[in-house]
Amino acid sequence: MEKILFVMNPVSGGIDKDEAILRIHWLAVREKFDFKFQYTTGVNDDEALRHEINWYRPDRVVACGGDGTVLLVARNLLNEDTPIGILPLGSANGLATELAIPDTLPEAVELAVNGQTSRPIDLLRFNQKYLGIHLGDVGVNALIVKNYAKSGDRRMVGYAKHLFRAFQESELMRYTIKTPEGEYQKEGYMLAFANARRFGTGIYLSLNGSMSDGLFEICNFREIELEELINLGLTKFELFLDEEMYSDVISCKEAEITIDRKIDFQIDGEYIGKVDHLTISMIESAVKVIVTGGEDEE
Ligand SMILES: Nc1ncnc2c1ncn2[C@@H]1O[C@H](COP(=O)(O)OP(=O)(O)OP(=O)(O)O)[C@@H](O)[C@H]1O
Repeated sequence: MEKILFVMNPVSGGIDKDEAILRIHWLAVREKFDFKFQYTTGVNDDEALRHEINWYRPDRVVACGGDGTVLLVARNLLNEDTPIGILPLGSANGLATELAIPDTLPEAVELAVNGQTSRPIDLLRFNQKYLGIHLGDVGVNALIVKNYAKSGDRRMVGYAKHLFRAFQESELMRYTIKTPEGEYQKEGYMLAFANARRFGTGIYLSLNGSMSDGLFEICNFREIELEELINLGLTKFELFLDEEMYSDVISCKEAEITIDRKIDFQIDGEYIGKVDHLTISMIESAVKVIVTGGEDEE
């Protein structure tokens, strides 16, 4: 009998998880699989999950939450064959959107439980220490993430509330980007490191890029672009922006960033702290994520 471990973040997105839990129980009866729930607590979740994986030996692990919960599962299944399912139950679910995971609960549970197609996904590694699966950035967005986390309001509207404040507080940064291809001097209000093309809000930050190409995109946000982004972001979250906005993007396998001062840094919605130096590299095909069958990469 197949064993499925559901890693459930009870607080993600401010969403009640009862319906998801009921549906999983109901599917388990219908499909006859064995399952366990592992509830995250926000403290020592890595240790608890590693212990559960070693003990239960699941055939698949389903991350039920936002990007942070997917990353928790991913970093504990690094270079393993065990496929990861995603139940998008976070505030924005940028990664699930990027991977075209269905956004209705019945379909998403069905895919996570029964999906047979998995796709290799690269992970980002920052300063040899922190892993990321979707998006890391320094600057104004990280400041929003910091304030948002402090406020305890986990809904999208909570995120939006912090946009203007962070924008007013943020200052122009100057940075040097070194990649194997060259060295660039830039300035802007934010520098994003993207394994994918969209923010958690659904807003595109680069038009190229894939989560399985061994490359990541460095996107520099200059003032005018940022203002536009924020204005548009406040009116509607699912947007496709003008291609012109993405001219300042570098694709690379590794990079070293030096900033003129210490700036807020976040990875996948987790505030890390202030940094003035970053090394970034990729772990290619680090994990397998269950996606809708027969779909080619966009
Ligand atoms: N029981 C809990 N109580 C408080 N915080 C928790 C708990 N479980 C997990 N967390 C925290 O939740 C964060 C991860 O949240 P996650 O990214 O899954 O959802 P989200 O932030 O609502 O969604 P999104 O990433 O889509 O914006 C981590 O910071 C983790 O420490």
